[in-house]
Amino acid sequence: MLEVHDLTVRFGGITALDGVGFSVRRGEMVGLIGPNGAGKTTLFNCLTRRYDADSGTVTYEGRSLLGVAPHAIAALGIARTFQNLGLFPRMSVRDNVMVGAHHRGRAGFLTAGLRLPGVGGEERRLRAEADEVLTRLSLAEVAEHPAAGLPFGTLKRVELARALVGRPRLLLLDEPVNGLNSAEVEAFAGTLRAIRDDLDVTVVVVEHHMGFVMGTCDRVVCLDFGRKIAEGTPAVVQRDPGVIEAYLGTAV
Ligand SMILES: Nc1ncnc2c1ncn2[C@@H]1O[C@H](COP(=O)(O)OP(=O)(O)OP(=O)(O)O)[C@@H](O)[C@H]1O
Repeated sequence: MLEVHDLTVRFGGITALDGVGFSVRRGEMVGLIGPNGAGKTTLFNCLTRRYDADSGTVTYEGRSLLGVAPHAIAALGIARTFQNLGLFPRMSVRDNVMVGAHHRGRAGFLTAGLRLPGVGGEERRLRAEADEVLTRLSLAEVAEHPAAGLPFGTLKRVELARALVGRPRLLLLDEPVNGLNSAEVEAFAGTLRAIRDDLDVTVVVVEHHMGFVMGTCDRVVCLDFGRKIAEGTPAVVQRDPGVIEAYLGTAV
């Protein structure tokens, strides 16, 4: 589904990604780990076309991704969540989630704003889809609530709901369990596995929580200073001497 080959991204004198390559098969859940500054978020920003690559290729479902315009990424079935939540605080949970489906609506900004014919039906359809996702993520009760003021764990699920309502085939999650307590982490892991199986979504997840990564992912890729230093099953990666030295400190 996704093939990253020899990807390099530089910011002035910093090489954030240095010839990184790996591939992701359809239906897999792949963890991306590494110390702070290793290049994980930069990689996501390349995949979603926020950043341009200096060299290398990214192939998604057989097509080159690096020439695609950033606004066209969602329509290709790629969705992401953000490390520091990208929600609108005063909007309701449902409206925040509906934002994630905007690329699937036919009504443009002006048509929707002027409430021209056809907009009502489309909005009802997207709303029904948003409600389905909210129910799946146990968020139905807070659908009308503004995002502001909700517990952090709830907001993390809203962020996931917003990514899912676009019906992605590839889901990029940036530190989805950061800041959650251990019960919430476990619940999130279960939800994610169910989503992957039921909705046929391929997942790449950046996360520092090793219990979550090792218990949830099929395969793990470890970056350090922009380079891939290890790749394999969780069992192999967590025993890798380079990974232990660069990141884990001691074997987990
Ligand atoms: N827009 C940018 N401008 C300049 N440097 C950047 C930019 N984005 C990232 N970098 C640099 O690139 C390197 C990789 O950063 P990145 O955020 O990708 O790391 P990360 O692995 O996601 O770290 P963390 O785990 O802390 O989120 C860092 O040295 C960072 O300072």
